[in-house]
Amino acid sequence: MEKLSPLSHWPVYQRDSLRALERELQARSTKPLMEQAGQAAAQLALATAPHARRIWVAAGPGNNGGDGLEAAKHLHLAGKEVIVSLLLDPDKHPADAKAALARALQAGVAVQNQLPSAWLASMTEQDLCIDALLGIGGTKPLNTELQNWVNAMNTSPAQVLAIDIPTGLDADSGLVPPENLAVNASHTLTFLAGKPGLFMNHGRDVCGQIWLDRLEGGLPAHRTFQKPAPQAMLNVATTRHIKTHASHKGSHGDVVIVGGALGMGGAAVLAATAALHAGAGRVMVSWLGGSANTLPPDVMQPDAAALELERLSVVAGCGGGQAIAERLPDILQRSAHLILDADGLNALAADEGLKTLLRLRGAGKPTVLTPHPLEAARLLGISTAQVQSDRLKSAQRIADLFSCVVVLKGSGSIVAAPDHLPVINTTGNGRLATGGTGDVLAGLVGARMAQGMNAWDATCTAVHQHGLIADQWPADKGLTAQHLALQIQ
Ligand SMILES: NC(=O)C1=CN([C@@H]2O[C@H](COP(=O)(O)OP(=O)(O)OC[C@H]3O[C@@H](n4cnc5c(N)ncnc54)[C@H](OP(=O)(O)O)[C@@H]3O)[C@@H](O)[C@H]2O)[C@@H](O)CC1
Ligand SMILES: Nc1ncnc2c1ncn2[C@@H]1O[C@H](COP(=O)(O)OP(=O)(O)O)[C@@H](O)[C@H]1O
Ligand SMILES: [K+]
Repeated sequence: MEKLSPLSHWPVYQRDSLRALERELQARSTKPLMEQAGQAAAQLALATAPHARRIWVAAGPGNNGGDGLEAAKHLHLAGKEVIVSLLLDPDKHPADAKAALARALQAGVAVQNQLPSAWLASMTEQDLCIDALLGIGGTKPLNTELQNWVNAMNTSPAQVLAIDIPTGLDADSGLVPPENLAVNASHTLTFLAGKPGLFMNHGRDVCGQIWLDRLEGGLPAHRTFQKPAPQAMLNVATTRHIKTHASHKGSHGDVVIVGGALGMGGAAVLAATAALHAGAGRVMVSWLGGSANTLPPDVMQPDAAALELERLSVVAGCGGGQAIAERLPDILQRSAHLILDADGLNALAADEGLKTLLRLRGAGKPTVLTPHPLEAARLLGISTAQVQSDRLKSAQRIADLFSCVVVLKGSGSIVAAPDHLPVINTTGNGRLATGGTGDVLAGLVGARMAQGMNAWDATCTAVHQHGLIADQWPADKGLTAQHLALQIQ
């Protein structure tokens, strides 16, 4: 069993491919997957709630419920006071879950078909609820009974361990549909591989600490098999830029921020500060009509005409306003590396000519686009809700459309590029949802590219580091974009 950490390089599968993986693994496993899953859930329950006296297992009508029944058997045999509430539809009960029910009953587990309300009311924080209602089969709005059971878990003082995914959360999108509510878990033990929904949108709020058991314990020793391809991997930082002794400022690349329209100078300052602290050799701001009182003294402010774009990493659009549109044709045609952010993306979305120039840049002049969901929606001509309902696909579509590396920002940032398996970033948290943190990210990507990383590695590394700084932020200190930029190394 593995605990999710910033170093977890897990594969991520959507529902359909997960079912294919499950079939392949089940066919090769000497031990039924459900038995392994139940055992792992019981093991984690005992480890995370060691003092639990009472354990309530809410089991649903499918195989997720079967996992819960298996876990209940082990916990009962370990001496815990266990009650299973089973939402059973006898006509649909899958064979594996039926067998798990028979084993649980034979072991003496108390199984009933309703909420043990009085018993639940006497639970304490040390006790445990196990959510085995719905797993990846949960695709419809919760019926009233399911909602009541989810409510009982969410209002209990006991910890909640969700099996596979918290009930109510969509495994593919990470959304909780408006008509649903979701289990609010302290821990989620997921099986076989990651599911996109655990790592994005509401997933980050309802999963608690995520664990993975690949259920490979029953594979014969030394036997590997060709697994179906995942839809994504979790992002891990690839490399770190290290300044060697035998280097000078020219060795670490030059970044220019083209941004800061009148009244929006702060965005350019934030991007420049980030690039500077990330260790770029020289950092410049080329203003778009604005200015700043507080630009760090180490940042240069050259004339636009003097910029040698052909050898620069250009971060364009931070606080760019309308003015960025006029500068973009030149930037798109000449800049060595380009990071297009904010108003630069809005200008692109509105102008077919700019889109053509972007496509013409080709692989020799790498480009990174850093849209948040609304900017992504403008680029694709769809709604923000449509972007959020399939973040992996949305990021990939933009990447393919413009032959660029793309970061679709937000909870669970996605990095996508043509001919690359997308990655989902797991560092970062809601404290980043404050003005200017996107400008900091753009400056950081610019610095990494200036330092010689390719666009993909630069972007993955920057997104990971940006989020990690936020995750390590002191709990008692507010996170501001400026202070975030100052923390970059
Ligand atoms: N098979 C294996 O080898 C392994 C499987 N594993 C486990 O199985 C899980 C997937 O199991 P699953 O496919 O049976 O789906 P699951 O999530 O239990 O739900 C389906 C049931 O719920 C019902 N239902 C859905 N929504 C509903 C609603 N709103 N309101 C009411 N009912 C609703 C749905 O009804 P239906 O849609 O058919 O009408 C159906 O009866 C997976 O997440 C993992 O935990 C692991 O042990 C690894 C090995
Ligand atoms: N809830 C969240 N969880 C993780 N990261 C977040 C969250 N909200 C915002 N972020 C991150 O913060 C940054 C915000 O960027 P952006 O929306 O462009 O803001 P701004 O334009 O104000 O700089 C992005 O890197 C984004 O991924
Ligand atoms: K569940």
